[in-house]
Amino acid sequence: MTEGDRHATPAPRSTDAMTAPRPAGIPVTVRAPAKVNVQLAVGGLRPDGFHDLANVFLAVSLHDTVTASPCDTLEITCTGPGAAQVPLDDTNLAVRAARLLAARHGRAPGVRLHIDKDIPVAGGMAGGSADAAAALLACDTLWGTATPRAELLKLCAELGSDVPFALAGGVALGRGRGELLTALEVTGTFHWVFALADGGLSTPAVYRECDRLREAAGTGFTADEVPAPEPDPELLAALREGDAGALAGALANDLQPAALSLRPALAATLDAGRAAGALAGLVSGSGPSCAFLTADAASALAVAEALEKSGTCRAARTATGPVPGAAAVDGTVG
Ligand SMILES: C[C@](O)(CO)[C@H](O)COP(=O)(O)OP(=O)(O)OC[C@H]1O[C@@H](n2ccc(N)nc2=O)[C@H](O)[C@@H]1O
Ligand SMILES: Nc1ncnc2c1ncn2[C@@H]1O[C@H](COP(=O)(O)OP(=O)(O)OP(=O)(O)O)[C@@H](O)[C@H]1O
Repeated sequence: MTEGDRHATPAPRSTDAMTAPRPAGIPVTVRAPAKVNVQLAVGGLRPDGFHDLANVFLAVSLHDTVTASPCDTLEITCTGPGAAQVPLDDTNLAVRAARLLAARHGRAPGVRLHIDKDIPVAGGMAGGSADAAAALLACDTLWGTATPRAELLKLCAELGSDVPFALAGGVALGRGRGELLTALEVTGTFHWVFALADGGLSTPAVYRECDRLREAAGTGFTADEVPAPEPDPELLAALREGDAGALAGALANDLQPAALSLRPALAATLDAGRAAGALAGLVSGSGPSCAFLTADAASALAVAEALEKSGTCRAARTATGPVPGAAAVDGTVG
């Protein structure tokens, strides 16, 4: 099949439903999930400025949606809580995704993108990455460019370390800088509460603080000599068996000391969630959102209510996971 043929008659991707070709020019809405890192093992600082990771991602039911509509130029708008913190210029990850996909197909990036934002901005829950994955999928469908799934995942990795997982969803181990994914076996659904903080934390600043703390602790390792990070077999077994108690015991985030160092008030948030009956709590990724694993839906509601009353966070949200990755709301793309 030639490249021209592929564009004329999009080949179904491996995860696609077998649906009729989509009429061109109709707006496409894709939603993509937030993530929590149930294990984030951070290795040494690499020469390219990234850290090697063993990053166990779990997608949760907080979503952003991105709608791509026909337009001659590239336009972006954003609504929802936190929209004021989202840049509406070429640095927006959804805009970068549209430009990258257009360049890959040698076409103009004409699209009107609208983000309906529900994932906290700079909260350690990969909201910008969700928008990038959603925009890629929405533009690919709107433009009829029929990019194979493996190529979409490569484009995601160019956009950011967390972006491939926003496309993949579920539960996955991210190696390398987090972009090299292997899907993990998981049973059932886990119940989470997220304590949202006022203001964000900068991801590079948190990684820098992690290096600084390690060097200051005199571990005998400089930032570029840390042992290779590995997934915890007990955590993988807990996911496989759907055992929330065992997962609670294995939750781990090497960035947590750095996030706490930059935002000491998060210690009170973690204490409040644990005191309210959560099985365990940890900083989500680079923070400052804190994630609490609970025994069931009723317990999640009780923990969320107690966290809101505690005054140690801006708001608390319940969520479940794992959930699927980026997908069209009307079911036209996988
Ligand atoms: C903290 C996590 O959210 C955990 O999933 C991710 O590691 C961050 O992923 P992300 O936000 O997609 O980050 P990127 O946009 O790829 O990188 C932003 C910056 O974070 C730092 N960074 C990121 C990923 C990584 N494995 N090592 C790093 O040191 C680098 O300073 C990098 O310049
Ligand atoms: N579409 C977008 N949504 C939110 N932030 C964006 C977007 N595009 C660019 N940004 C910029 O990226 C920064 C980080 O945003 P994001 O919400 O992805 O952080 P995060 O959830 O902490 O990321 P991660 O967990 O992947 O490290 C923001 O402060 C903002 O300046």
